[in-house]
Amino acid sequence: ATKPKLYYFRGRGRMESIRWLLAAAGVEFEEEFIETAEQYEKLQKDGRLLFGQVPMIEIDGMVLTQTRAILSYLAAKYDLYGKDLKETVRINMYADGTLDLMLMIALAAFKPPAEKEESLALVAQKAQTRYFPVFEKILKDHGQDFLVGNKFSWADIQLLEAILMVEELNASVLSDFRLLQAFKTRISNIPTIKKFLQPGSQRQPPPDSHYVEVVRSILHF
Ligand SMILES: CCCCC[C@H]1O[C@@H](O)C[C@@H]1SC[C@H](NC(=O)CC[C@H](N)C(=O)O)C(=O)NCC(=O)O
Repeated sequence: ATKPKLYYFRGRGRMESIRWLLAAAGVEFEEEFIETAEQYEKLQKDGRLLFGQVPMIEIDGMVLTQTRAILSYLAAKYDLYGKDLKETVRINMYADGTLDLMLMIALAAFKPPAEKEESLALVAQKAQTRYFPVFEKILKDHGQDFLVGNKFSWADIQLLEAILMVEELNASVLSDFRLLQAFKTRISNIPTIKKFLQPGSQRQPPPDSHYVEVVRSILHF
């Protein structure tokens, strides 16, 4: 079978969570990195970007856009989306929360230097005061190895991704969260994720000035 193919810039942005989900599910995927306006305009002209936007993924004979729609499709396809609707809605709640947090970080890369530092500090603080306490309590109340049911799901994958991203901003961010520290170790040791965390995987590095310049020049913003 043909591998899923991802179309996005060479960076994290909105596509990184899709890379994580595919990798955690053990699914090999290909990428076309959009480096020029011509590439982007050709995708648009060919009518492959529904609202003229990326991320876009080709999978199962479909051309999909809209990050959350793609993530939901992949979670369901790879049985990472709960055993019933009540579990699925919790996974959606947790995934939406971690996506909100990660998009704040991703967007901060596009702010002017002074503002960028301040907004990243704010995000790290929000992670510590709003998001991580919620997940620490969920792990405590739920008393299981995973956030939902007692099965590995999309919610676990995305929480680990968010933890690592916030730790890049502030290495001691988990110091008050004992259960999250254990969660991070447990989920990082899942073989498919352990492999994705090794150097040389398809994981993208934090945004740098080159990435910001490429995205700005292509999207004219
Ligand atoms: C998350 C931030 C990462 C850095 C850059 C991205 O942030 C976005 O603001 C721009 C890019 S992502 C690229 C951007 N994509 C989206 O905004 C997709 C939003 C959609 N709801 C989704 O979730 O997939 C884009 O194609 N814009 C062209 C344009 O709308 O005409």
